[in-house]
Amino acid sequence: TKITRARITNIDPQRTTGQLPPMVNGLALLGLLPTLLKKGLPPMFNYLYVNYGSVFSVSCFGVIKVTLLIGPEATTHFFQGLESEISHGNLLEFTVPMFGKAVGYGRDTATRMEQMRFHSEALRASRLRSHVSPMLQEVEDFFAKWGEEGVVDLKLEFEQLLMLISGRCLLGKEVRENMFDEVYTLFREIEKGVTLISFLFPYLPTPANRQRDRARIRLTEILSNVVESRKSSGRVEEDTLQKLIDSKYKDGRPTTVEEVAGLIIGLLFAGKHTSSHTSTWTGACLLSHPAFLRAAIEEQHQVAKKYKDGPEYNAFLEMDTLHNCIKEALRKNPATPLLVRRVHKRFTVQTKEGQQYDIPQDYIVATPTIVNNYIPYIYTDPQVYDPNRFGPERREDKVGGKFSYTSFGGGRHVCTGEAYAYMQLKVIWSHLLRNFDLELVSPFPNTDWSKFLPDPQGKLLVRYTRNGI
Ligand code: HEM
Repeated sequence: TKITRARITNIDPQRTTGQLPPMVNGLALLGLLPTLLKKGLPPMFNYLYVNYGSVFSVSCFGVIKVTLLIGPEATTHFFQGLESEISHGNLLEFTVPMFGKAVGYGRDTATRMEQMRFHSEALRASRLRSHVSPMLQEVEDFFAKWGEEGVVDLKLEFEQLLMLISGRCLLGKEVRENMFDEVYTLFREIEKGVTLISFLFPYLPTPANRQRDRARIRLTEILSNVVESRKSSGRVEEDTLQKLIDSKYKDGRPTTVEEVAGLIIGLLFAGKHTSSHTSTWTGACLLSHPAFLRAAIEEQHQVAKKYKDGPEYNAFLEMDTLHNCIKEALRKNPATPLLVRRVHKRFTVQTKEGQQYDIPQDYIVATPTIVNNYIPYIYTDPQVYDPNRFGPERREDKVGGKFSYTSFGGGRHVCTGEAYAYMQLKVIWSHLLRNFDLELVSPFPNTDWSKFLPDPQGKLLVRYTRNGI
């Protein structure tokens, strides 16, 4: 069965084999350029996976050299190696001018790891309960503004709604009620600074980078004022900002105002594009697969019967069908198609076929979620949208080992916002399914691979009619 086919052999990552991964040279890559430009990353990576296996290096005439690791067998060390042996290194340097020098990759490793703990504690699943009611409130208010029927661009609607939810649940009511528009605009300006150029040269004084820097300084000022005002008045709120204010380093030192501002901007950034991307793909997939749409609506009927006063925290945890519909949309369309690390200590990787390779120190390694999530010995008919693959009988995300489903990463840097992300997506989609008949009127979207963070291309036009379960 699949379990035996995808078994992971434990090897000593430090043992040397004396063999480097096969190399795809610049000429071979040039031959793939037309495919890349016309169809994006997935067919190019697939071609390389089929022809070179699950571990290979690509070199663009010695300028860029990256080793690709594909599938759960090859990515064990990538995901769970010690931070001192494999980490993002300076690959996330572009986030320093976005979030500030007080946090993340602006700090030393030990401080950064403590700050990662602040993030994961602030977003712990057990803390989600307090977010459900504000999320519901935002969602209800937002859709109350829709008419009896009409056509909307769901992509745009979700982007606005998700920012409102973040405004309320992450940043807190001071921002949400009094300065949301300014904060939203500043955040958009920081986000616009995320381009291939800023990734490669984060400090180049391009107009986009200069605007990003100005916006970050102003946003930090606004958020710092909110933090200062809470501290001086002794006011305590239920939001994530408060959790970060209350966080303490191991030596008992509290977070500074600047650190809190940087940490919360980091969370906004980590959750924004990923969540709006996933909610839009969920819409495109659900509305073009009537059987799964019916199943998701039927589940809402069942939940509505049980929770007569309206859905609450537990109700959302019981929406397995909707959960799997979202998860499958994200399997097919991962929000981060490529995850990257830098190797600080040589390690050995073993492919599923038992071939072993050395990955030397200073190598850049990457794993393409966009290939991992389609591996045919893990996912039956991987091109098909089939949320049932995650049901109790099949559990395709588990049979290949813990790194089979990589849309939220895995191991040491697994997404800390996963539970929060599912909760807000289920709150939104459950409301839509309970209150509207929806029909996709634009074609099923392609992925826009021209963007640094790929998106569903164009608008997602949906006709809605108010209905009400
Ligand atoms: C569907 C939505 C989301 C997806 C698909 C997603 C995906 C990911 C992935 C793939 C990573 C790992 C990156 C790597 O290994 O290099 C990650 C990390 C992270 N995510 Fe998410 N994310 C989502 C939503 C969120 C939300 C809503 C938040 C916060 C509110 C969040 C916060 C984070 C943080 C803080 C990290 C860094 C973890 C670390 O480095 O230790 N994410 N996310």
